[in-house]
Amino acid sequence: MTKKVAVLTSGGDAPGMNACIRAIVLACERADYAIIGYQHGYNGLLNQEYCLLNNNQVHNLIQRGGTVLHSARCHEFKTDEGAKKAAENLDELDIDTLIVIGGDGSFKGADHLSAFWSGQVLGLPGTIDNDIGGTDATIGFYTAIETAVTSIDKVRDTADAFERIFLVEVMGRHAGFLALHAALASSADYVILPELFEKPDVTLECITEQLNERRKQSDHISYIIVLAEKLWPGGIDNLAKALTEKTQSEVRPVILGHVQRGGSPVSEDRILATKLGAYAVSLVTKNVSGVMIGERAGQIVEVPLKLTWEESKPLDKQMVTTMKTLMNERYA
Ligand SMILES: Nc1ncnc2c1ncn2[C@@H]1O[C@H](COP(=O)(O)OP(=O)(O)O)[C@@H](O)[C@H]1O
Ligand SMILES: O=P(O)(O)OC[C@H]1O[C@](O)(COP(=O)(O)O)[C@@H](O)[C@@H]1O
Repeated sequence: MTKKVAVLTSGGDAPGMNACIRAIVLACERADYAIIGYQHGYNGLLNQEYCLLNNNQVHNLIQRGGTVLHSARCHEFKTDEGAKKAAENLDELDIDTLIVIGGDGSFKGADHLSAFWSGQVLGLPGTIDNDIGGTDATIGFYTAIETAVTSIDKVRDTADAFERIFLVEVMGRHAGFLALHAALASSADYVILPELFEKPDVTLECITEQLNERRKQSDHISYIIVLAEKLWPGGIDNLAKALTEKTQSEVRPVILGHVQRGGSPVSEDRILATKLGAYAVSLVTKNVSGVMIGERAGQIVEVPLKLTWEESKPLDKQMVTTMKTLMNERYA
């Protein structure tokens, strides 16, 4: 065997991480590289907790949610001592390439490790938030949209039955990709996004005006508002209370939460994960390190890790315009 590759999954798990591990393992076997998997994110790297991987272990894996390597957050790895220890452990096992599947935090960790380790470090974007610069989508994003949309469809059934206002909180950390996509695809009535949020009073006023216009057309309406997490001061319950007072209507809050992280990956995520995983392995003999492999406009790209968190990633302009026309500013 000419090379030895290690892979780990870190940070928030995302549907498609297993598909990515599978592609990496098969591509390594094809190239006659040894492949190991570190478990529990960077904790495994610090504790030499790993397993040898081969095609038997990744059989029937592509459709499974979560990550067979497990994931974690690891504070010790953020320190110089932690990164040095990880570098020593990688050298002890003669690892040539470390592939990190994770979000921007995990990439900061991978970049930090590069300062102490001379081996090849590659990142693959795995997060439901899609908040990583340099790639149009991240592994897990499409499945999370699907999960949120399916849930909002169900919320609408009961909202219609009772003619109620519902607030549905979706994940995304500090980015509104998941909220915007889920809101558009589920034909929600209003969406509150971090990228466009100004003041609670302004938003409340705007929602009330929209509701009043709708009620002029019909007394019998339901109304679905998608709220991006970590945005409303005091949280979704505060918004529900404020809306109840302002509109004299029944308002019910629903937090979709970690449900959005689970489930079998949709085809888009499986394909993205498989393409990026196999491509990463094709770089093992190349003189390239400290990059994330992403996809832009259908093309695979290699992006310096730093850009993945330094480069701002805006919401799609046309989607925002469409959302305003059909939802937030429908009666403006
Ligand atoms: N600035 C940093 N320096 C070194 N390691 C980091 C840094 N930020 C995050 N990490 C490592 O990456 C892990 C995952 O990061 P986190 O932000 O929780 O998730 P994600 O990768 O999904 O964004 C952290 O627990 C830590 O071990
Ligand atoms: O699982 P935890 O620690 O509660 O974290 C929740 C956060 O993780 C996510 O699900 C995924 O975020 P990351 O991929 O950046 O870790 C966010 O949407 C959410 O804010």
